[in-house]
Amino acid sequence: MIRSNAALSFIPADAAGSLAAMVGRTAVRALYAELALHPKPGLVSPLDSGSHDDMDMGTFLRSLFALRGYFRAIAAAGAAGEDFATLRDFGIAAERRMLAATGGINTHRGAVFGIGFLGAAAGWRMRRGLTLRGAALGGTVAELWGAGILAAAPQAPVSHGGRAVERYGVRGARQEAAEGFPTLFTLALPALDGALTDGADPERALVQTLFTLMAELEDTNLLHRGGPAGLAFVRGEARRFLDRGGVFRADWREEALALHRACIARRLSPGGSADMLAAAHFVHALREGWA
Ligand SMILES: CC(C)(COP(=O)(O)OP(=O)(O)OC[C@H]1O[C@@H](n2cnc3c(N)ncnc32)[C@H](O[C@H]2O[C@H](COP(=O)(O)OP(=O)(O)OP(=O)(O)O)[C@@H](O)[C@H]2O)[C@@H]1O)[C@@H](O)C(=O)NCCC(=O)NCCS
Ligand SMILES: Nc1ncnc2[nH]cnc12
Repeated sequence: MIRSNAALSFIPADAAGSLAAMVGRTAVRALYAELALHPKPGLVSPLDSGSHDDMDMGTFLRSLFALRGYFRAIAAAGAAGEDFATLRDFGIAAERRMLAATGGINTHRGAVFGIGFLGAAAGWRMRRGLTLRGAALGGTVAELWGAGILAAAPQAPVSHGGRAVERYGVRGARQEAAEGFPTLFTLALPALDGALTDGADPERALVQTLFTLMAELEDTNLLHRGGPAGLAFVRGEARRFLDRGGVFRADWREEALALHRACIARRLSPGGSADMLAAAHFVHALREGWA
């Protein structure tokens, strides 16, 4: 277990404000846990900035601070049954606050989008006393807001992710969300739950989950930075790490650090996988205290 919200099951279903506040805190904790984790190939951590020369841990902390109220607000909006257009306005305003706090650097766009919808779905389901088990949260996102996600005009006409989707025909962040986050529920959460069940501590379980995502996800951040060759390199190395035993090998940390250095040398950063890792932490923690 990573973090229990043990008090959660005792919160009355109509205490929407408390629920939303708890969902918001769980989201911020998940993003902090992702940031604090090390080693994370190519990514920013407290120890270094990985493959990024325009941001560090402080940039991410400023971003997190600016986003605190957002996750609570979007959970409340979800609980109240707000429609796609309203949720999107919350997301766009949050993105603006993030960019103002970081001086224009994109730290958490994927998380504002993905954990935003998952938080809204959590609010919606908890308010109605529904389970968070299995892929229930993803199903709610797809059912209530999937069509809106696909139909909406892109927020930025030319984004790094949008360009990668168009150029390489991959599924990007929007497709993933519209389909109910299949990669999160069929890959990341089983990896996290499995590693914890097999005896890994939270740090190793999160690293195992990150490498599982890196081995599979069509990460548009890797495509943007390294093209298909960059994506294939990271996927292949992550797969080899897992096939050799992953974090259950004695020398797992040295191996993960070797890939961190290799990613820095190639300027590669699996930002989409980092967002999915935070989303997995978020859903796992929410489920710990809810039926
Ligand atoms: C729908 C939007 C989120 C826009 O998405 P779009 O597809 O147009 O692309 P991006 O602007 O690139 O943003 C998508 C972010 O999603 C993450 N991601 C990547 N691959 C996947 C994937 N396969 N599945 C899920 N998620 C994925 C990724 O986030 C991480 O990368 C960030 C860094 O990215 P970037 O700035 O491009 O790259 P750098 O290397 O830093 O650039 P340079 O140094 O070269 O300059 C990092 O921060 C992670 O977060 C993608 O960035 C959206 O814009 C939108 O519609 N938003 C408004 C509405 C909203 O949020 N609604 C939610 C309400 S609930
Ligand atoms: N720790 C991190 N480093 C770089 N990009 C990211 N996107 C989300 N988390 C990240």
